[in-house]
Amino acid sequence: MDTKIIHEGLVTIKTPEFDKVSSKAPVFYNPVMELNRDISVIAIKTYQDELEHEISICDAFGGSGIRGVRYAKEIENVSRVVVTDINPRAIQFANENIKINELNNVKACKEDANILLRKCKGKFDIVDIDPFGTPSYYMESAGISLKADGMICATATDTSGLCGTYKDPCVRKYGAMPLKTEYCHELGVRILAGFIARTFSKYKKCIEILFSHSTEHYMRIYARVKKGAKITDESLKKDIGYILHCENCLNRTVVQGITPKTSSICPVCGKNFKTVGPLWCGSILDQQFIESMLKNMENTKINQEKKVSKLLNMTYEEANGPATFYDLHQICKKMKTSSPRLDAVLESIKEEGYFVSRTHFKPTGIKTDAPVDKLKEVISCLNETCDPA
Ligand SMILES: C[S@@+](CC[C@H](N)C(=O)[O-])C[C@H]1O[C@@H](n2cnc3c(N)ncnc32)[C@H](O)[C@@H]1O
Ligand SMILES: [Zn+2]
Repeated sequence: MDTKIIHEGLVTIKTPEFDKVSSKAPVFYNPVMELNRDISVIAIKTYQDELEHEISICDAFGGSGIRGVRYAKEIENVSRVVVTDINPRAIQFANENIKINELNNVKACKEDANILLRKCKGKFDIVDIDPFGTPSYYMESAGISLKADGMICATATDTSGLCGTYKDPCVRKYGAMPLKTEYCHELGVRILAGFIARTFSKYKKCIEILFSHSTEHYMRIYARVKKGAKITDESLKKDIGYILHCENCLNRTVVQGITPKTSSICPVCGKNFKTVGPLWCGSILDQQFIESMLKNMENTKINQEKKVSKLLNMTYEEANGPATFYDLHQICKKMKTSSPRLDAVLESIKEEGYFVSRTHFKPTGIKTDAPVDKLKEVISCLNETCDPA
């Protein structure tokens, strides 16, 4: 088998040579996910700093072992990393990569992730779930294997379901109704987060989301795990809910709770709301954590530095914004008007005293707590002033 050598972060990795990145590759390695791995290293470093004790990590879908090997090499105070993969050839490569990087705190084993995680009840500070497609099949085992005050890191690449292109798979895998809207990627992150929270809650565990993003073909969530029946009950009441969306006027509203009492009629235009959820309606970004990640970037050698920095800075800006966002082009299309400059719209909304920011989810997105009619008014005013006609 032909092999190639890759340099990511501080490690050197051997993988089989193949033409097309696919789940059928003899051992999976996707160069596009380097950004994901760079962010993971920084997020886990930041979390370890907070914990102030040695950490154990499970890289449950190891592939070539690149994640586990990077975590062991690039993060301080890692007592041990367990790399698992169901593919025996992946474990051969992972073992070779552990040797190449001269690590003695990493073990690789061929095992089904669900079995390994369940065998290791309450053992890990960090569990990384990075499967093909949905992480939903593994979330319960991840919840069992995490310590209180641990951190779950999960990737989902089944974005067509989470974003509502195909509704049925989302209902099946996450028990939630998605919606194809301008902010469907944010809805996807919230559906995934809501699913994690509801799954963990069986074990009296709740989550606080530290960082999340939707990039390329995947979504990724980093969440602190807390233990206790009372805080879990409180979190379910406060952080789980629904988003009601009006496709006619673009008004939307968040309702908290599993069975909220609410009207299905949009109060702005009188049409029926579409209901999305149950989903996570709490915060999906922690500004303080992102600030610490930015600081940690300064002493981390990563190849994707520019992209990571751009993402962290943008998420820092939007972190304290409300759920959902508007899309400038879509709202202008509804208004049958031309689109003013995004900067000008942001400035005008800010002058009116509302929260406003751009969002990493969409280049033309506007995150604001201004009601939809206010946004339309701002756009009309700008067009009147800008249009000589
Ligand atoms: C997306 S790849 C992982 C990529 C890797 N984390 C990286 O960053 O390069 C998914 C991996 O999960 C493995 N896998 C699939 N089902 C599994 C299961 N039930 N338990 C453990 N590993 C599994 C596959 O063999 C594949 O290597
Ligand atoms: Zn409406």
